[in-house]
Amino acid sequence: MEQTLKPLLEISGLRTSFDTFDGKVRAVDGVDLEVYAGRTLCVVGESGCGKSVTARSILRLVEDSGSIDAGSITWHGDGEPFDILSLDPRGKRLQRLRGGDIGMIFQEPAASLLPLRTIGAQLIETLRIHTGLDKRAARARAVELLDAVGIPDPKRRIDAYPFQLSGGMCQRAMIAIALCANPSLLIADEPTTALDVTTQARILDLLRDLQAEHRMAVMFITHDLGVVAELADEVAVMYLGRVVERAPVDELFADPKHPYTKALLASVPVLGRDRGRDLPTIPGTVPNPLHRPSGCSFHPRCAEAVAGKCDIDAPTEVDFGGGRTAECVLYDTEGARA
Ligand SMILES: Nc1ncnc2c1ncn2[C@@H]1O[C@H](COP(=O)(O)OP(=O)(O)OP(=O)(O)O)[C@@H](O)[C@H]1O
Repeated sequence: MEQTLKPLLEISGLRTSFDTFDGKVRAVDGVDLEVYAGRTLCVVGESGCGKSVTARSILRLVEDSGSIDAGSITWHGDGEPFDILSLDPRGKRLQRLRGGDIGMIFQEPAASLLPLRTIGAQLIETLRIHTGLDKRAARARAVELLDAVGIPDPKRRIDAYPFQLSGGMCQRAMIAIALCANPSLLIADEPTTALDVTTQARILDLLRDLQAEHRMAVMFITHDLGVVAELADEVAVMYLGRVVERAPVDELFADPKHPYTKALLASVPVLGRDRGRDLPTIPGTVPNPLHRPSGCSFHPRCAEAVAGKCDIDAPTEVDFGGGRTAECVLYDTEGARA
């Protein structure tokens, strides 16, 4: 990892919670992350670990029942760095950040495409807000963008409604909208999960090409370790609202430190090795954040848990150097197995 570089986005001690009938759900519980220009950070973990809430917190898009309780999210784009959390929620700067400096794509195009407006109308409106182009120029640019994301016959498709396009095409249209203001950072929350593998591979190729062209930073949220291996420069593994391991991608796969990362990697088939073999799965499920286990919250599912230690001691971050950290009580502060 380029440790000496200044990050583009720096999340520190982020806590986001939701008020529910059963109590306060601490969905994100002290997350630290950095994203660098031109690089891809993959955030990985099972369902419910807090990946999406972390992403939505960056753009202050948490639901009304949610609140960002602590931490800072520093944006180091052009100009003076500032804490996104200190921006006026209805102010111009936050508006410029959303869809301008930071583009976002979601798992479901329906989450960001309006069903009753054509793809072109949505693209042109976003272009006009963020780039100041007039209507004619924005339409010409919209056609170019649809072409760039691989939508065939863009001059005709620009007037299509989302329901007239396939899932993959809608996903591409959403990427075009997210990229139209040339964002410095693209946040992609499981953008290919709902697609077939061929379309998924095409979209990933497209993102890689666009990233190389624009030196854009990408924060890619997924539970698919195959996608991580293909796309990531750095990886953050999340469990129950916390980042439990961070590492450059090759090192994470070659030498995972946290037992949770080891278990995730063990559950992925390896071509040639695992034919006809039952793959291990991680026992149990991610606990409800309302009922957090004592000590290390992974200990009830951990193959390496030590009774009297992991169920009691809350882990703190161990720094292994070279951009590698893990939160596990089985290591001492020097990174050696305790
Ligand atoms: N609006 C909400 N109200 C109450 N709890 C919520 C809300 N949104 C998320 N949560 C809870 O916050 C936790 C983290 O959710 P989040 O969606 O970030 O997980 P995730 O890792 O992105 O999972 P997935 O891969 O399924 O999207 C979960 O326990 C979830 O139930």
